[in-house]
Amino acid sequence: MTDTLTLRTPDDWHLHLRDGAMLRAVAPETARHFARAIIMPNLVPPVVTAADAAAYRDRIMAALPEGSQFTPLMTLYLTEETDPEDLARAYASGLITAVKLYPAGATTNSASGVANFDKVRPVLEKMAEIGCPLCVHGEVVDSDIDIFDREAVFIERVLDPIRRATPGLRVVMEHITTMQGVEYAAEGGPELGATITTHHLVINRNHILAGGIKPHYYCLPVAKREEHRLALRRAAASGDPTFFLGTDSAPHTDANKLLPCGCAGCFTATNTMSILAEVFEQDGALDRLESFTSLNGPKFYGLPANESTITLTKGDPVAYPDHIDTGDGTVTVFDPMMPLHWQVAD
Ligand SMILES: NC(=O)N[C@@H](CC(=O)O)C(=O)O
Ligand SMILES: [Zn+2]
Ligand SMILES: [Zn+2]
Repeated sequence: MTDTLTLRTPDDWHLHLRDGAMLRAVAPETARHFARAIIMPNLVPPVVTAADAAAYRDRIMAALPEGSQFTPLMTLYLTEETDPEDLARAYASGLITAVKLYPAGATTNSASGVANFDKVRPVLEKMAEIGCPLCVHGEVVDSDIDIFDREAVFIERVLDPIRRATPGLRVVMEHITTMQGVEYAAEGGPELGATITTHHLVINRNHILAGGIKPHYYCLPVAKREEHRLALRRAAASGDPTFFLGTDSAPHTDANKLLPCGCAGCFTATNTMSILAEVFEQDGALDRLESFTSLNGPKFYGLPANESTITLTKGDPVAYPDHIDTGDGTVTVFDPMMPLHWQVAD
């Protein structure tokens, strides 16, 4: 007996496509199963202006396979110099869907991010006025705060004060990794959403550090204790519209991952839907997979859910590549350390 599961085509509300040869290699991996994705702007140099976003969107469209229906939803990288009027025009024209806040130094290519939050006050006020969502990498960067506490401390010291000072600002807590993140998001009302990645549903910090260091499981925010992973699993499977999929699929070449100071990021675009179906089935929540991957995100962003569908079928363990080749070098595909039985039918 084959089990089948038909869902509205999923969207990815947090995705890194990079640029150049890497973009050309990874864009088809997402476009195969996803209709839309929020495209992260942390290129070098970052996507700061409307003109940058328009040019990047063109490069993404050119990298898609012939006939692809995939739509990139563009974002701007918030800096202390961001011009509120440029942003407002880009949002009104439909060129951008959101703006991304990186605390300076928090993660990959975040050097141009925000150090002094007072400097972006006028931009945040403009965003609240026009309804443009702010996607937030929620970690403090203080060297005296333990890396495993940086998300919880950010919520208290930065996120909550920003939200209180900016009524009406719509915020997405990106890639939450803690029970504090789950709780804060769940209580935040309709103006607050949260993305959860595929890999944070699978790994805890032991997978990175026990029995030898595993660079391919290192990402930011870093995976936390098991109790936090379980809180994320419950949130993802709850059907609560606050929570939706943002894979944070973040390709780095193996050469850049396997270094004394290796890059942060897990590449999950290739096998995300198989992993999620396995995880939701384990949690007895297959009937809520569609909410997480295909309904809650569009609802938060005020976009229609996709009309098209995908069908997953269950059978013998699925074969998927352990890496993809790019013009820049190989990229390892996230290994969920368990057989996957669901695959997206062609
Ligand atoms: N998640 C990661 O570990 N890395 C992301 C950056 C980010 O999303 O913070 C990247 O761009 O590589
Ligand atoms: Zn991030
Ligand atoms: Zn990311």
